[in-house]
Amino acid sequence: MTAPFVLAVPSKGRLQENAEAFFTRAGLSLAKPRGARDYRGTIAGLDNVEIAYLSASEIASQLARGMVHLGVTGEDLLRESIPDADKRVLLIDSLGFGSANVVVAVPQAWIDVRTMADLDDVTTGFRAQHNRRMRVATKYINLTRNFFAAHGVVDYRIVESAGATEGAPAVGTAEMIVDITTTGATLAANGLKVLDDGVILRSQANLVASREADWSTEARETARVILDHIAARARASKYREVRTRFAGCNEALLNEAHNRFGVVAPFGGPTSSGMLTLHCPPVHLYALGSFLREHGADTVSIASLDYVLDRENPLFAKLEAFLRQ
Ligand SMILES: Nc1ncnc2c1ncn2[C@@H]1O[C@H](COP(=O)(O)OP(=O)(O)OP(=O)(O)O)[C@@H](O)[C@H]1O
Ligand SMILES: O=P(O)(O)OC[C@H]1O[C@H](OP(=O)(O)OP(=O)(O)O)[C@H](O)[C@@H]1O
Ligand SMILES: [Mg+2]
Repeated sequence: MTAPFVLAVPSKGRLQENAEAFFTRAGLSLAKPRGARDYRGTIAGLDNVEIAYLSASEIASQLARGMVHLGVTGEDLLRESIPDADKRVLLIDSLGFGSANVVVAVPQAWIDVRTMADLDDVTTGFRAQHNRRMRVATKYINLTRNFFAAHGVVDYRIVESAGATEGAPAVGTAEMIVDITTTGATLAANGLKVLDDGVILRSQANLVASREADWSTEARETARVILDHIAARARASKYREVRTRFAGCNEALLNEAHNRFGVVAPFGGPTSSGMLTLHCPPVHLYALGSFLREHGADTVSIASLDYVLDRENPLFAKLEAFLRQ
């Protein structure tokens, strides 16, 4: 038997529900044959795929080590835990959930400190005055080092934090923090503010491939099938299907619809009986419907699309290019 293809999916935390919903929408239904506490699962219809249910941070490290082929995890965890991330993993696609920023935050009481340049002055002054360096509490050690270095800030030291990082300044274990935030509620509740140029990374959940995984011919074929499902769903959700019939539809009109409304004609121009099928981005539907009626259509129907299978699969093409490098 050939080695299984391993897809890593968050088992808990903020990404779990969204990740499972994402695969379900793509027509890939994940199952846990041995019950909810089972950390190995399957995908209906894809016999050689094993689902590994892991924490988001574990997924990042397993991708780095090639223990899983594909996985869903936060970009923050990849950038923090994998040196040279872009060589070792491929961020195939961002998934539109798990959005959060990694930020530099200082006490709101520091009214004169608004930017990283201000922070540079303050850290230097602090060291001269107190004969010790300011402390930054964080679990994002590498992101912090790189970002501070890029801004020329050197007079600080990192205090590694395992949780409740925002509390560190108030309890006196650090002067400032680097942490992840979405709504900003936790920062505000702890009397902290984000520096104006203090956003280190805008993160979200990504579908990620590992370079080091065993990319046998079978594994590539499995990836192609999985990515085909995902691409078909992504392509479908960007458009609605617009159908109509009217005499006098021509190339010029279709070009105008394309330029004004972002419309594509997946099956070419009208059929011999004048039937026309278009794909249109949701925001332009009404305007397109009006345009078609002005040009002679009596009726325009609009329907949502579940899947659009194209010959080209941009996601798999990206993976193949990455593995060739
Ligand atoms: N407001 C947020 N706070 C923290 N993480 C967020 C937030 N919004 C999205 N995320 C994303 O979710 C990822 C995992 O966070 P979460 O706290 O759910 O994981 P976890 O299961 O607790 O993992 P671990 O036990 O390794 O911390 C983060 O690294 C980040 O990419
Ligand atoms: O900006 P906000 O919307 O307030 O969210 C930010 C908070 O959420 C996360 O903690 P989480 O709830 O994941 O707990 P954890 O630190 O135990 O993972 C993160 O570490 C922040 O503390
Ligand atoms: Mg967490």
